[in-house]
Amino acid sequence: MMVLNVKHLTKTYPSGVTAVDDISFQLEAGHCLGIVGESGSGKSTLARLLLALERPDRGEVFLEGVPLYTMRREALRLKRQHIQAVFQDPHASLNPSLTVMTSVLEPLDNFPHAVPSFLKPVSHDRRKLAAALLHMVGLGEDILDRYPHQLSGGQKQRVAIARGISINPKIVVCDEPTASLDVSVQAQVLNLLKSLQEELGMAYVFISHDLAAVRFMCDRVIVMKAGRIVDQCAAGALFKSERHPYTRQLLAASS
Ligand SMILES: Nc1ncnc2c1ncn2[C@@H]1O[C@H](COP(=O)(O)OP(=O)(O)OP(=O)(O)O)[C@@H](O)[C@H]1O
Repeated sequence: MMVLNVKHLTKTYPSGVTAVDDISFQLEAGHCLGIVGESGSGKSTLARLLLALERPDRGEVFLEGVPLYTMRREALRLKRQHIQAVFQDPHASLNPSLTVMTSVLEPLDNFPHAVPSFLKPVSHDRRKLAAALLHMVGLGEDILDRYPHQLSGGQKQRVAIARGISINPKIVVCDEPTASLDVSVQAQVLNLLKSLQEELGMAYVFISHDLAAVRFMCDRVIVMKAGRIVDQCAAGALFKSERHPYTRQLLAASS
């Protein structure tokens, strides 16, 4: 089943830069689509469009067949629960004045009917619910009452991931999810994202500079340059010599 169908997405900023220029692709349930490209190629703008944090000038995103941008506000709010995000900087995406427990439970507080089956046994108890989510991302309940500044970068990103999966979304948009982490922690977070995907069957849009991470995580890859798709292939074919010259340039820059 197709969970995401992106058609002719185009976004020009008031500065005149067309950050996303006629982008179309599809994403199947449970699959991982990589988006790569140099800095400024439009990856983050595309992520924000998919999350309906920004509106395109042209084009549409169909989430399970339903057009995202033409939905009414309340319908959009309900549909939004199926697409969650994990951003590059977990410190910026976690509210510094909220405890881990409050942050992790935020989506469930907004969508109380979206408690996934794996959390049903503990859904009557907020503390147990938050602890179960932390457990899924390899964290102990000892951090439930801590604030973001009391956590390591890796722990913060795990908390952000726990929040992202808490309502069992169909799609998670991961925008450079390991870029702000120590190299030693990056592989652990990638392994976590991959095993959660296998366990929960979510589809990922995985945006990264790290082409080895993309090959590890993804089924297919789209290569963006100046807002356009210039190459696309199976993730395993990314490192093959017959790729588009721009893709080869990215490979050379990242090795
Ligand atoms: N809010 C904004 N207002 C105006 N221009 C913007 C805005 N956000 C991004 N841009 C411009 O749009 C283009 C694409 O930026 P975007 O951040 O989407 O690229 P990116 O591929 O994610 O880059 P990076 O890898 O550095 O995060 C760039 O030229 C950028 O300067």
